[in-house]
Amino acid sequence: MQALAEQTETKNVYDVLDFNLWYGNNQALKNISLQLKEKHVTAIIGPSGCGKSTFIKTLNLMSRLNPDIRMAGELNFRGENLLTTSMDLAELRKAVGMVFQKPNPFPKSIYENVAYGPRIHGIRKKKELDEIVESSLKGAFLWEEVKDRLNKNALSLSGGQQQRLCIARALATKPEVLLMDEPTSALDPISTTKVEELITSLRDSYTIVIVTHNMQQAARISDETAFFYMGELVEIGPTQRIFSNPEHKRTEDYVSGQFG
Ligand SMILES: Nc1ncnc2c1ncn2[C@@H]1O[C@H](COP(=O)(O)OP(=O)(O)OP(=O)(O)O)[C@@H](O)[C@H]1O
Repeated sequence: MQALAEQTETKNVYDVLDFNLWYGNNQALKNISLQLKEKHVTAIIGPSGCGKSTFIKTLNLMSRLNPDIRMAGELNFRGENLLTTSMDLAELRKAVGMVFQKPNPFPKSIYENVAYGPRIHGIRKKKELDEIVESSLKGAFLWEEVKDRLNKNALSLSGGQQQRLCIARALATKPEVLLMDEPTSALDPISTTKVEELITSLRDSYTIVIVTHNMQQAARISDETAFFYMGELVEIGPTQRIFSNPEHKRTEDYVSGQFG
């Protein structure tokens, strides 16, 4: 009953249908069909080169930056196919924030890193910007560590703090979706734990998609897991089931560490 109630109540933010992507002649994604549920954390797992990064980058059309890429199928976001829509890219990027593997703060102050996005979207009043900076840094569990040095260069922060700053920067435009491409792979274990706790705290307010090579991480923080293999989606489902009772042998071999 509970599962049924969840199915009827949960909205899909993305509905991907028969999606294909080529880099020149090399097809990197093949007939991908899946839904990404609102306010769920979905982990994308699979061996190196299976198309995880390519997939996550298509969700905010970052892939459009590469002229060799061709895409076909449907990539519906809030019911609109991003491959044919006239939706403004800036609007899409505001709604769908992204955090990368390596922390990439701008070489500006901590404050300016977070205020950057809201400024671009027209917010000018200092008081309003101050509030956004504070709430975003609090949301990223960084406020207490930086509140007395907001004017210091962001590059003076540790790697883990820089990554949480990048998450604060993404939160500042009030996105609906957060895409994270291996956000902890460059971090030490303590910083990794902090970012994982942060993701867990954000799951009630945001739809999160995370690419990870770390099986324990996927099991700890995600609600749903999608297993990709050689450009294909092998299966997607509740994380607990994917790890304990997958439908496909290949998934079982991968999650149990037998290849990858
Ligand atoms: N910019 C690019 N130009 C051409 N081919 C690319 C490009 N980026 C990725 N590919 C190819 O697309 C396929 C999928 O790569 P992708 O980086 O998406 O895989 P991945 O699962 O994220 O790998 P990893 O875990 O190693 O990061 C690979 O065959 C790769 O060589």
